[in-house]
Amino acid sequence: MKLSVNEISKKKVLHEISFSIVDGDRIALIGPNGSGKTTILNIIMDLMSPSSGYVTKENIKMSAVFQNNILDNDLTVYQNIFCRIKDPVAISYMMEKMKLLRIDSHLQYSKLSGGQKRIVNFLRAIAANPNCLILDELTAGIDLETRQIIWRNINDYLDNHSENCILYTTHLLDELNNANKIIFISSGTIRYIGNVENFMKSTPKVKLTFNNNVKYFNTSNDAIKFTIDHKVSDEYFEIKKVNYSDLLENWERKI
Ligand SMILES: Nc1ncnc2c1ncn2[C@@H]1O[C@H](COP(=O)(O)OP(=O)(O)OP(=O)(O)O)[C@@H](O)[C@H]1O
Repeated sequence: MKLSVNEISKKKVLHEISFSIVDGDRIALIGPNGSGKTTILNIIMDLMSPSSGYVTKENIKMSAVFQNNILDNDLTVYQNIFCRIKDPVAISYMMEKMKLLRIDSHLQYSKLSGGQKRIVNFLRAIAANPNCLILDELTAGIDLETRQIIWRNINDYLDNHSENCILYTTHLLDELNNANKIIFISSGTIRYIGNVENFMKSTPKVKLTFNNNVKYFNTSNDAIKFTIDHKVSDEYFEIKKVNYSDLLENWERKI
């Protein structure tokens, strides 16, 4: 299975984006709001055409979960999911999953909570038995416990077959740990593509804010030393662990 994105551009949004996805890939596509992540996913899923460049697909069966809800509010969970599956073994597997996830399959989809809807959207995507899952901020606004349940299920899906792969967007730093590759885009251009270890290695861990200045360091000790060396220790300053926005801000500064 292989998907290749070849120098795709979209006027004012994307500039010659190229990358490929192969068996077993777990790719986190990250970047600030409006950087073009959803546009890339839309082009991959043929929901949008690029203004130039092209996407090639070999032996790939994709399913996507986008931020907007495409399921039918008037149908039950069962009806929404099982319109896609006919195989009785797959149906009982899905029923078992829903029981484990404490989702009442007879409930009308509109009556589910936001988190439950995300779980059902995800289950519906895997019900089609894809070998590549495209997930656009699947866990946005979801509580920690539900996120962990969703990720357990994504990992089950990946472990189920060595070919299975995911391409996902997220704004959560801890979700980068689920990736084996990171693609970082900003203003529609790829700024980093490579393994997670290298990305994290060149990512500072600590942010020092003082007098409207910001500096990043690898350790709190380095930050404290800086405040002493530069005599900012008497002034107001704050040292905290970097979060996802800090990480993006730091990468943007390097560019
Ligand atoms: N239907 C549309 N018509 C015109 N411009 C659009 C449309 N959808 C998105 N854009 C623009 O394309 C750019 C990229 O949007 P996109 O949704 O791909 O970003 P994103 O990285 O997914 O952002 P987020 O993290 O906020 O979801 C933005 O500047 C946005 O305003």
